[in-house]
Amino acid sequence: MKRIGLLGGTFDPPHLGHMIIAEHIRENLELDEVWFIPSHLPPHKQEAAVSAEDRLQMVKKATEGNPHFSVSEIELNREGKSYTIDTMKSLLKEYPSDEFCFIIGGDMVQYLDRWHKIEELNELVQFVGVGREGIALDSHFNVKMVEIPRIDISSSMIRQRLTDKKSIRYLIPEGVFHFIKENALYEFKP
Ligand SMILES: Nc1ncnc2c1ncn2[C@@H]1O[C@H](COP(=O)(O)OP(=O)(O)OP(=O)(O)O)[C@@H](O)[C@H]1O
Ligand SMILES: O=C(O)c1ccc[n+]([C@@H]2O[C@H](COP(=O)([O-])O)[C@@H](O)[C@H]2O)c1
Repeated sequence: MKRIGLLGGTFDPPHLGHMIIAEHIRENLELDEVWFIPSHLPPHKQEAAVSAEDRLQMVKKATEGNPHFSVSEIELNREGKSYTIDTMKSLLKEYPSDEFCFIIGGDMVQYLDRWHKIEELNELVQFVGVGREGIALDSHFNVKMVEIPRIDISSSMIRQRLTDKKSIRYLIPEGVFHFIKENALYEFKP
């Protein structure tokens, strides 16, 4: 049996906040692995600014080099909105002897009551909530709160900085920085 943390996200783009929560939750909860799950269509957000294929490549760049991290394409291979309930049902069926938890930022903890079939999902998986600056962590769902170093970076902040022609260096993993630059994503101009 393996203990696996799932970090679902739009990853538009992946940033150091994602990497730090994955690494520290893994350590704190003694998980064997963390699987990053890029969503195909985010359930509650506008469509991502770049393609699912580019987001997948960026998540691969971000996670390479950490033997505990991997990338699951389960949501990219499914049509329609990427509801977590569908993902959890498939994973539990495919890996019946493993134990999963689903990692979410504080902003998501607040929003859980609006998730698709949340009552059912709440019975299927343990949520792990991570503090995020300026967000209160309280929920009546099955959320285990974990305090790890907080980092006030978001994908929208990175996109805004790109729009404003400000530096994004060191806010995102080096490999992701080069991928954005080489492919001129988000209209990146050095
Ligand atoms: N800095 C952070 N601290 C804690 N949790 C975070 C942080 N950044 C992202 N997360 C969490 O990681 C998961 C995936 O996040 P996502 O890919 O949507 O990035 P985001 O930075 O929240 O994006 P955006 O700014 O576009 O909304 C979500 O559960 C989110 O709450
Ligand atoms: O299933 C839902 O209704 C649902 C609603 C909001 C978010 N989620 C999941 O939560 C994760 C983080 O979402 P996001 O939009 O911040 O990238 C991602 O895996 C989403 O699929 C899931």
